[in-house]
Amino acid sequence: MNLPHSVRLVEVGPRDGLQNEKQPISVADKVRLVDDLSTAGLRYIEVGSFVSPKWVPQMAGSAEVFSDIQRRPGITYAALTPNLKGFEAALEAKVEEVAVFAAASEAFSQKNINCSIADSLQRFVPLLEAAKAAKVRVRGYVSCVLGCPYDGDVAPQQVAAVARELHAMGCYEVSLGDTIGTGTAGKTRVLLDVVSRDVPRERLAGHFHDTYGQALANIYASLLEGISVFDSSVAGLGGCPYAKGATGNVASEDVLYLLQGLGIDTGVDMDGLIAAGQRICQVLGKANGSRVARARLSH
Ligand SMILES: CC(C)(COP(=O)([O-])OP(=O)([O-])OC[C@H]1O[C@@H](n2cnc3c(N)ncnc32)[C@H](O)[C@@H]1OP(=O)([O-])[O-])[C@@H](O)C(=O)NCCC(=O)NCCSC(=O)C[C@@](C)(O)CC(=O)[O-]
Repeated sequence: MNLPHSVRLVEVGPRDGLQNEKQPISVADKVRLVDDLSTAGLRYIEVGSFVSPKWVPQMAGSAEVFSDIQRRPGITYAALTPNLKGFEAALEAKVEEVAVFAAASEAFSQKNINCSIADSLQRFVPLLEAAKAAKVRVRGYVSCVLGCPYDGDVAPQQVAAVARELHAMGCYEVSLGDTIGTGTAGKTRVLLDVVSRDVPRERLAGHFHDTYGQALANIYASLLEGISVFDSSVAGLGGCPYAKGATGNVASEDVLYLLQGLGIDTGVDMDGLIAAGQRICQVLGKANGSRVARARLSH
């Protein structure tokens, strides 16, 4: 399998990263992060989510963030929406693209969105219809594709079934989330082999958390399997509120370094990305989770 010439990086730091922070983060700091990421050349930024503030308080100001960011042409600013209510709020905030999120394990679905997998998929149908009418593209997520914090092992066939449903109902792309980062390169290849029988590889994306330090290996395995879209989080921000102990997504800087080393184009500027990550880490008062950023900043 040839490696792709270019990869689309989906920057999820402002959403997947910041949703898990305990301390309050001001709208201004969130806006600054998104604007810094735009400046660094990211072409797809997940800015926030329109979910219940009781469930994820950190995302409560997403509408304000959307109204204050400097939107640049050619960049997609997206939001997570769990139901029609969230979608309508996103439309109101002039969000251009949304994502729905399901899980491959029943227990995680209950903990994360308070319903079964089947009910969640049913809930997405009217959302996708409304999105189609409003000409808003919808991305789909499947969580726990390589393991669940509650149910343990998850069969690739279970993942394929949920991914197939999301794709069939109109999600233009399905991002496969290793929510707890337990996946390995071997398991990733098996997963992609199975899921791609139902959803074409060019419609799949990889979303790897780095809890076990396997995310870059899993991305490389995915590249070999023909995947060319990867989600990542600047400075490795985040975790998952419903997956105890899960660390953040793989750091965007580390993914960029991997891709640059393979001669794969992303359009992203490393210095700008490192600056964006370091600034938000200073705001949060936490260490930078990117090894590449730490190494570069040390000299
Ligand atoms: C889905 C619900 C709403 C169900 O929550 P529920 O309690 O079952 O919902 P409900 O319909 O019974 O409503 C309860 C209350 O929430 C309100 N509500 C209802 N919907 C909304 C909305 N859209 N926005 C704002 N408020 C909303 C609704 O109006 C009501 O308010 P009240 O009458 O109590 O004042 C809830 O479980 C929820 O918001 N969950 C979000 C969980 C979440 O955001 N998780 C993190 C993102 S997923 C993730 O990180 C994984 C991913 C994508 O990164 C991939 C990976 O790594 O695996």
